[in-house]
Amino acid sequence: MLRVSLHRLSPSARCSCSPRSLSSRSQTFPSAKLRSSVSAMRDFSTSSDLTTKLLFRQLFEKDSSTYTYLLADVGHPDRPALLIDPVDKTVDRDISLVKDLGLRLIYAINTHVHADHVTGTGLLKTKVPGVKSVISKASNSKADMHVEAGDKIYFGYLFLEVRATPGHTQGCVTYVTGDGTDQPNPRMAFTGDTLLIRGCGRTDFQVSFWSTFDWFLLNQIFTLPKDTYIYPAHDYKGFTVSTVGEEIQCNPRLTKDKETFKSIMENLNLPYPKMIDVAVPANLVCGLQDDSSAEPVVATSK
Ligand SMILES: N[C@@H](CCC(=O)N[C@@H](CSS)C(=O)NCC(=O)O)C(=O)O
Repeated sequence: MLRVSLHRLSPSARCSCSPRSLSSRSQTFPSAKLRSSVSAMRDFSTSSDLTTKLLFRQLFEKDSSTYTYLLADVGHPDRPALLIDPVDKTVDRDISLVKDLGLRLIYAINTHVHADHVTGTGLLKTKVPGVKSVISKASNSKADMHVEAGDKIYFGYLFLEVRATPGHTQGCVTYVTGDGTDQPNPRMAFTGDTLLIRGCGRTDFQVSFWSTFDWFLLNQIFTLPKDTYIYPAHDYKGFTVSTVGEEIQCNPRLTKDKETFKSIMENLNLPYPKMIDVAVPANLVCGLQDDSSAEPVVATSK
């Protein structure tokens, strides 16, 4: 069973910036020990003189037009790193980059159960000892750790906050870099397929388009600071990055009223992803259909 460290802030140390976000201020750092834990609605204290040192790489897999993101805390002595949405075909490239940069990969994280490619999560686990797979509890998939809205995934002194953003699939989440003086500024949102640059994920798989348009996207992503960077899981037009402010203003689907949005989504006429029949069953088990070694473990964080 995964052990989860609990560090609760006093009520006075909390901020009200968003329903699920807590500030990370005051007191002292617990230790230089790696804090590779997932915690919900709680926070670690920070020291004021800490310099944020995020190493960030955007990587591309051309067959499925998928972005994989490498994030590492190079200000931490262990140089802990994580990969968001790795693809099986590019796992060796990613491992090689992690080695070149002298990082220690601790998490392979998915934003959701992908339908167009097989995740590299399982392969990473077999090739890099100690890597833990992470996905949302709502995805009903096998993984070492299951996260929910409000959870924080720490890598060194930095963390990602989990926001539930169903719409493309029921288990879609967005990972947002932490809110605090010691965290990257501007913030960065890894939106998976929920919010694409000048678009959004199709909603004809599992759930209604309302969840994309209505509560989850508009409240969980568009309420972030306008300078928050948007990093999607795919791009089909050559874009690499956007911002919350840019998408609020220019997204051709999400700037419309609900009825227009509904009509747009119902008339996308996209063919089913070529790999869907292979990808979904594989991704429900971390990408390795014959892997019986990793027991699913739920983070007991609440
Ligand atoms: N042609 C690709 C799949 C293209 C596609 O359907 N993309 C999805 C995200 S991956 S399931 C999507 O939501 N697209 C939205 C859009 O507006 O393009 C393939 O065959 O794999």
